[in-house]
Amino acid sequence: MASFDTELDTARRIARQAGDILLKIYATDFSVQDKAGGMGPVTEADERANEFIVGELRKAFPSDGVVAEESDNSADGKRFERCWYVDPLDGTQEFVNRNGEFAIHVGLAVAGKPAVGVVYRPVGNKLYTGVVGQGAFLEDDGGRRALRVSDVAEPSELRLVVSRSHRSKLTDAVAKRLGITRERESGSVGLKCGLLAEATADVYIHTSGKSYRWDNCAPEAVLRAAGGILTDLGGTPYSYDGAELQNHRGLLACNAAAFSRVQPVVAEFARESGIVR
Ligand SMILES: Nc1ncnc2c1ncn2[C@@H]1O[C@H](COP(=O)(O)O)[C@@H](OP(=O)(O)O)[C@H]1O
Ligand SMILES: [Mg+2]
Repeated sequence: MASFDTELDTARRIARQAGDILLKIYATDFSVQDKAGGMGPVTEADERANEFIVGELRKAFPSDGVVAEESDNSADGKRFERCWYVDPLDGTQEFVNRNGEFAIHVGLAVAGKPAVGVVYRPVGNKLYTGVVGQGAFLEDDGGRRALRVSDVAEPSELRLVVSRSHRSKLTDAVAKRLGITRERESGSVGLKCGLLAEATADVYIHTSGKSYRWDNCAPEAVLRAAGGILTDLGGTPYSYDGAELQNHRGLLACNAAAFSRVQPVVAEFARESGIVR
């Protein structure tokens, strides 16, 4: 099995340095623009961190592809066996709202599958890492510890985590059908998957078709490395081979113990709403 030590060390360093870039801008009176195509807000922080991360990855791994949210290089996933997926600021709305719930994602997919992931939350200094098949870790001010998803299997006992800024009625309906009563909100796909990896939440449902592979590549690597599962709402894993970047069929992240009971219920609602066929 490939070790990926160099990839992980490099991604970790780059994510921390990008975190410093974000925090410097976070402390200023930054301005916010609307991205074309209804793709949400964008700030100078997204753009500066994007430029830094892409530049560093290209220097360190010149023969890999790099797909990043604020770059125009969407074909790389198709052209390269190894491709990095970068979200320089996941949770831009939370950055704008100044609640700290935003993260940097640096993920590496090999042959279309997530292999290495770093999700860094600069506010609070929490760094999640994962190498699929080789374990996930959390590094914070308390040190470094191994992560493992929860083993809660009973749907009504699951702790759900949902988007703070992009809630949906469909998620509420699925949660009701499953009998879920415990729920929390968090910004950022990566931070929500981090909460699952830490075993402080058990399931995450994202019903919009408006997220992209840079939202889920690094988070999926961390989650899978911690023993969890991430698929579309129909239960099929996304591939990171560049053929498609948009996650049209939503996202379901879950611990392994509850997945087989949760997924059919989620799929039924998703089919009724036309999100999956
Ligand atoms: N309903 C929706 N409409 C548009 N974008 C959405 C969305 N739900 C989630 N997203 C995207 O998914 C990411 C995480 O959202 P959230 O923090 O709400 O979980 C955000 O990425 P960015 O912040 O990188 O643009 C956001 O753009
Ligand atoms: Mg994002």
